[in-house]
Amino acid sequence: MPPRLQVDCLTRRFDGAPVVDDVSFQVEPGQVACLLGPSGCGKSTTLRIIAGVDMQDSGRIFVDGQLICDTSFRIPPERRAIGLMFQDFALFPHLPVRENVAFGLPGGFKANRDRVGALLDRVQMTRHIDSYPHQLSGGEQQRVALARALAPRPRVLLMDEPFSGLDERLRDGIRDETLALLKDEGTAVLLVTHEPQEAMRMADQILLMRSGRIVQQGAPYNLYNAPVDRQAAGFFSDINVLTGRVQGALTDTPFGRFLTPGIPEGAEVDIVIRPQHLRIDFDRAGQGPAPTAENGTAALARVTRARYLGRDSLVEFATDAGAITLNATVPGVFLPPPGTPMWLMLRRDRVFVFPRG
Ligand SMILES: Nc1ncnc2c1ncn2[C@@H]1O[C@H](COP(=O)(O)OP(=O)(O)OP(=O)(O)O)[C@@H](O)[C@H]1O
Repeated sequence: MPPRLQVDCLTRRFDGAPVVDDVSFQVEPGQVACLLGPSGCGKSTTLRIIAGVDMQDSGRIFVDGQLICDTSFRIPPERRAIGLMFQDFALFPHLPVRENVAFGLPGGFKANRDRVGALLDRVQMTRHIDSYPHQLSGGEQQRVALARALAPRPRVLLMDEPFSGLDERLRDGIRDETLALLKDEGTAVLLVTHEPQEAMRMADQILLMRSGRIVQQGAPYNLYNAPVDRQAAGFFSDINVLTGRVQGALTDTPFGRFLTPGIPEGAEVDIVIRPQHLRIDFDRAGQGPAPTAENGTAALARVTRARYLGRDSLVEFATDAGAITLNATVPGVFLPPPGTPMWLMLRRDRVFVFPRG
């Protein structure tokens, strides 16, 4: 079986500069792939080319193995069986909900009562079937827009920041409901977002994009736990970075030595760890915990600031030796006063080592 959506070596240049640069990926039926990256990295342009409203300079797009677009052949957007749900998903203001949902279906609502009814039921909007868009809240409009996008049973659904207009408190619920419906429908979804949390929550597969290129793709777990470089690690959470130099395949730090396999002798490296993977221990008259294989060597540091963030506390430290600053998150309330000496360790299995780029 060919993939539902296959994108091969897509490139798009504006004024000679590549904005989408040799992008390739596949999405299977029922799978949600998230194109994730900072503003301006080329996500929306990629989506627009797949939708057929922009044209690539090179590369090919297939749906279920059928070529829908290369540089000489192009199926028009309305015949691609690709649904769209964009940021400014305007519903038609002069049509009631039922006609909005039925808009893409031959025969309108009258000929498609069952499909429209089932979708409105699924998005819990049945009681609003005769309402007009201006009578609905933002979240309700979003649900109708989703039903409308799915009504013609698109083989692929493209979503560009579909939740960004919604109230923060509404978002998680609507994301989860949307995900459940998309899975039931078996549509292949390509969702554009610049929010790592959204991608982690929604995606089966994340396509991490930077400056027009996909720098890493895989399951959320893999991107979080095995980032390809320092920037990729930093995209998903705050990070702490220690710097060092390779000597004999090892790099020395106040937290012990780290293996630096494959990095040339003498090269500078970044040793990266997320704040939740620091271990903290109290000072006992200048004595710290003994080194372990799991946590390496402890280094003495002093609290510079501690803040309570709701679920956990963020404690900022500066080491005595070398004046390295580090952030640690600790579950619950933990607010030691500034100046408190504490011993810090790095969970060895959570440390990433990258050549300095
Ligand atoms: N029609 C165009 N002409 C010239 N430059 C363009 C055009 N469309 C997009 N660009 C540029 O291409 C780059 C990528 O834009 P794109 O909208 O794809 O990024 P994005 O990752 O979706 O960003 P955002 O999250 O801010 O929407 C930007 O620098 C943008 O200014």
